[in-house]
Formats: sequence, structure tokens, C-alpha cells
Amino acid sequence: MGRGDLRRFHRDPLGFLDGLSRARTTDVFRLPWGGWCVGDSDLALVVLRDPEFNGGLSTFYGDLLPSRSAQIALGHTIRNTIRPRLPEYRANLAEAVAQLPAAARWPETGPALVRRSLADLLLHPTSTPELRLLLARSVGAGVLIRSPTIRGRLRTELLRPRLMAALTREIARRRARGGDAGEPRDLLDAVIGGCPEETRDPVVAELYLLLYRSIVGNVGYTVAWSVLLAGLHGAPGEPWPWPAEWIVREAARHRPFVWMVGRPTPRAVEFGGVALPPGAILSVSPYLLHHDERRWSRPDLFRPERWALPQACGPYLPFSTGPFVCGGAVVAQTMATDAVAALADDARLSVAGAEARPVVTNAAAPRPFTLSRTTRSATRSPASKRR
Ligand code: HEM
Repeated sequence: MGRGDLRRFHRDPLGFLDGLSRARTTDVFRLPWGGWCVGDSDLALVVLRDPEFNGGLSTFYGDLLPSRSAQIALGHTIRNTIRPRLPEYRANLAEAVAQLPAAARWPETGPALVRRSLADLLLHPTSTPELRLLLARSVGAGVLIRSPTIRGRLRTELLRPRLMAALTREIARRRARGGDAGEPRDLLDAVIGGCPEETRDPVVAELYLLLYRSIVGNVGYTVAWSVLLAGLHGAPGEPWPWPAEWIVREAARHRPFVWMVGRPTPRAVEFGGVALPPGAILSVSPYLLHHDERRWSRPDLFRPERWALPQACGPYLPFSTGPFVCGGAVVAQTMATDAVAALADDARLSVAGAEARPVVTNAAAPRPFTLSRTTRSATRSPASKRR
């Protein structure tokens, strides 16, 4: 990518992608950082749904697992481990939200809140203190989302090997002890039990971190987008006028955290007016689909009330679609909605320093902002509280 493009991309990544898509002369256009992007919404859905582009192993797991059936089995195990623990997550959220400072620094507070509310399920308290500490430090250290700065990436390079080594030791320890056949106590037990027995300890560690990132990072940053956008568009000093579920849905439409998903072409194909060699990466951008003016009314506006009529909405894929759709979509939607509801409960929220332009590395995260939260019970006078 040339310097000019790089500058424009950093300044406004989504505007840059919009510009490329508008200027395209074919339905598929070249991305300056490599690969191709599908600009036409119908063709984009074909790429995600057609068996031609979705055979073999999913790009999410890469080659960490030996077969598609092993990938699917692990996804099911993880979802079934988290789902029954959601009431516990909800109860912990209320406590974690109550302990936030009156003015908290976001977006990191999003993942921190999710991590804290799910702490014992992510890693059982009997795990080594070193590993617990390293995982806690992973929030905001480039493990959940790639840092945009060299300094940030250096910090990640220092933390990540230590985290992987501690995880691998914990996995070896648990495997040597032998699992009891009961329910997994935490996500790590679920990953150990949910992948084929011959999977090596360091690979189990990679799989754990991949799923940990999906849960803490993807859900946490989705919560951050939700409060940022609701804060920017709600009336200042007033409670938000929308149900938490609509806010989360609309935030994931307007600013999908996973802004691109890619599929390699299985052979030389002519697609969208372009001749592609085998192995070329065809990317689909949920952002572009969510802003297709032919399929959405005023997609440029953040309008949670559009979700009162979901049947009138256009193609919506924050969790992708087709055979490789997110295995935790329903759980993730519930977790994000619960977190936004807990933050908005009995509170007035206002954002400062917020803007809707993201920072894009491997995903689209909000830029730093502050969220101030005042509970209405705290602002009532002692006399009115007694009444
Ligand atoms: C808001 C939060 C989340 C978002 C936005 C999200 C989004 C996605 C996306 C876009 C994909 C890739 C699909 C593709 O390549 O087409 C994916 C895959 C996946 N996600 Fe999520 N995810 C979230 C949370 C979760 C959670 C909480 C879990 C676990 C409970 C989870 C488990 C998975 C799994 C297992 C896959 C791989 C599916 C497969 O290849 O079989 N995700 N996710």
C-alpha cells in the first residue's frame, strides 16, 4: 500500500473502504494491502454460503484441528459449557459494573468487564496464580486485538510467549492429573476435553487463546461500540431511549467489530468480473453489506429503532453466515446485551472524547473514550431515598 493510501486508511479506515467500493468498476475489487473484496452484496453472500468457497477447514481455526468435524465438535463443546453459566455471568456483571469508576476509560473497559464477570469460567481459581495474572494482563495488551502501534506490538511480543508457556504448562498439568468425566469446570477443561486426544499441549493452548479472544475480545469490544454509539446519539443526561438488545444489534450493524472475513478461492475462478488464481483471498466486509443503500434505509445513521422491524432490515452478518458462521453467535449476543443492560440500569451515561471512526488492525475497535456513569439512586437526595 502506498504512503498516501496508508495515511488515508489510518485516518478513516471505513471511509477508505467505502471510497474503494464506490470507485470500483467490477463487483470484485482489489484491496491495496492484498487480496480482493466483494463489493456486491448478493455476490458477497454467495462467497460465504456457496460450498465452492466453504469446503475443508474453516479459516477461524486454520489448521489447528485435523478435520472439519473436530472443529464443529469443539465449537459445540464451548457453547454448551458457556450457556448454562450465563445466569452467573449476569449476576457478576451487576457487581462488576457497580465497581467501575464514575468515569472509566474505554474501550478496554468492555473486555475487562466481560473477563471479570466470567473470570472463574474462563479459568478456574485453582489454576496457577501466574497464569491467572498473565490472562488478566492480556486485556489491553494486544492479545485480544492487534495493537496499531509498534510500542504496543512490542509489549504483546513480551507477554504472549510467557502466556503461552504458562498455558501449556497448565494444560500438561491437567492432562497428567487425568480429567474426571464430569462437567468441565472452565473453558480450559472444555478445550482440553473438546479437541482430539492427540492434540499437542501447545496447540490446545492456541485453541484456548483463540476462543478466549472470541469471548472476551469480540464480546467486550461489541459492548464498547454499543455504549459509544448509544452515548453519541442519545440525548445528553437522559437515559437511553432504546432497549439494550436494539442498541447492541444496531452497533454491530453500524460498526461490526469483525469488519472483514476471507475465503481462499479453491481453484482458478472468474468471479464478479475478475479472473482469480487458486488460493486468492476473497474478502467479504460485513461493514459494506451493512451500509448497502439498496438494502438498508439510511444505513449511515445509527438508528436502534430500526430493529423494531427486523424483517425490514438488509443483510446482517456481524457473525458471518454460511457453513462457517460464528459458533457462539446467540451466546455472544446475549452476553453483550446483558452487559449493556447492566451498564444502563438505573444510570445516566455520557461519553466524552468519543467518535465513530474505528482503529482497524485485524478487527475494527473504537478509539479511546471516556464513559461517565451516574446511578440515579446515587443522585437522589438522602431525603428522597428515605421516602
Ligand atoms: C460479539 C462477539 C462475537 C463476534 C462478533 C463473532 C464473530 C465471528 C465471526 C465473524 C466468525 C468467523 C466466521 C467466518 O470466517 O465466516 C466467528 C467464528 C467463530 N466464533 Fe465467533 N464471534 C463472537 C463471539 C463468539 C463467542 C462468544 C464464541 C464462543 C462461545 C464464538 C465462537 C466462534 C467459533 C467456534 C467460530 C468458528 C466457527 C467455525 O469455523 O466452525 N464466537 N465468530
